[in-house]
Amino acid sequence: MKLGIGCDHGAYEYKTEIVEMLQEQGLEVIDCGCYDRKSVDYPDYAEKVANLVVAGDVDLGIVMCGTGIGISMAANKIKGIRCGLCTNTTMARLTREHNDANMLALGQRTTGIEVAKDIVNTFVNTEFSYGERHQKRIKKLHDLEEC
Ligand SMILES: O=C(CO)[C@H](O)[C@H](O)COP(=O)(O)O
Repeated sequence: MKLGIGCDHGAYEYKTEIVEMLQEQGLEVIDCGCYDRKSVDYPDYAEKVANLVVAGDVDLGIVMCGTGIGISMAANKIKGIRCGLCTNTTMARLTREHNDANMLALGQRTTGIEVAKDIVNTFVNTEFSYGERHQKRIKKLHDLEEC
């Protein structure tokens, strides 16, 4: 499994810890930055990770900011992206099972580090539940991109 990961300055510490955790598990990670606490703009990092996902260069993307809200909004502007903002492991499981989310968003200022790590592990290790009702709804999500 290959992952793309990115954050703004509001989640630099979590990205560092989560990249380390994923690499320790033997997963390949493309780190799109940011690389320090200097103030940056979250849409830039959402775009970098989303582009990797859309191009098929990674299997899944993970993005983080202070709340996870802005960076998830930005990621979901990119055609083909389904980014789920998660604050617990149930959301992480269900956004893969039901929404076939291809990106996860987290907030460093709103979610504890141990919960954040559990969310990442759940997201990465859960498959989409192929089923007619979910597939039909995901197709409708895609159709909305043309509106
Ligand atoms: O959470 C965020 C977006 O949803 C950002 O990380 C947050 O807005 C950054 O704030 P500041 O520039 O005051 O550090």
